[in-house]
Amino acid sequence: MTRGEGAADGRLDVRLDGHVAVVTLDRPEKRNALTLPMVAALREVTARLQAESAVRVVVLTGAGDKAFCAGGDLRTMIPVALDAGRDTLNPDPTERFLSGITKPVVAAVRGACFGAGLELLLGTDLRVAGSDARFGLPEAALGMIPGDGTHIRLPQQVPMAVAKSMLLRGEVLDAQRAVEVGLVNEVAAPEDVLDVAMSIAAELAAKGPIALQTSKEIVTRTTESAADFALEHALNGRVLSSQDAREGVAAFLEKRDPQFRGH
Ligand SMILES: CCCCCCCCCCCCC/C=C/C(=O)SCCNC(=O)CCNC(=O)[C@H](O)C(C)(C)COP(=O)(O)OP(=O)(O)OC[C@H]1O[C@@H](n2cnc3c(N)ncnc32)[C@H](O)[C@@H]1OP(=O)(O)O
Repeated sequence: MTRGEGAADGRLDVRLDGHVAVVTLDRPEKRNALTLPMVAALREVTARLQAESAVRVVVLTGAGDKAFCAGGDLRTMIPVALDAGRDTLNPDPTERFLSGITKPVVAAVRGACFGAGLELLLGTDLRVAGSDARFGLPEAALGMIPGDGTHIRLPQQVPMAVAKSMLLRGEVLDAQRAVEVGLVNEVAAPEDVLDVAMSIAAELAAKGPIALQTSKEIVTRTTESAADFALEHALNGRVLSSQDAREGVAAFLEKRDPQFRGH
């Protein structure tokens, strides 16, 4: 059964399949770029799925075949963060994507996984990528930095040299490279990605739910410090208040190269 978690400019669809909940970012015409209502819906949906005892595993994917998620919406969400400050995106400086759920989350990635889309991916536990998948952090080219724990989670999940190249150079990993560096668990034909993710989810759903959630919680609590996330959030304020961040977004929207001035 599909229930649209309402948001006029973008939706999450939630479909229950036995003990597995499938959450789909449903804005394919904008490559599933995240709007503020989608982020709010994501918070609400993950909290609800965490509370629903029938749900043992979550599969997270993007609608369409072009993108898992193209990041924060540069027309709506990011300007809000620039104008009203980062707290409008996540008032809790220690919050990061999917931090509210201890049940296993399996990502099914087709096409582009960029910016906040990669931030979201880093909050998942197991990942299946289509051979067409690409992973990148274009923020620096926009005069911005990723948030929501990326600076803590990415170096923990890929070698530091790769993390720095993605953060500083904006290196884009294709699916094969992503599996080589450990960002994703396996690559599948694009049309098979969701089926493979569902098969992994079914395997997890047959294991002891308390055991799985406890193992995941131990890994999270021994590797993700609230102080580190708060530091990232605080320093991001320096970037979001810069003129360069405004210039980067304007250049994207005007389809031109940005002229950064260092302030
Ligand atoms: C629940 C708790 C959460 C806690 C915290 C929440 C915080 C929320 C997140 C905060 C994030 C802050 C830091 C992150 C910043 C970013 O993510 S910045 C954005 C980074 N992403 C990009 O730069 C990607 C830009 N897009 C592209 O490179 C390409 O579109 C693509 C993804 C490679 C797809 O290419 P293609 O298939 O050729 O499609 P296009 O023609 O380019 O695009 C189709 C339409 O989609 C629109 N679109 C694409 N990406 C975005 C976007 N990021 N924002 C807005 N719109 C986007 C594109 O403009 C096209 O639209 P139309 O022109 O109207 O057709």
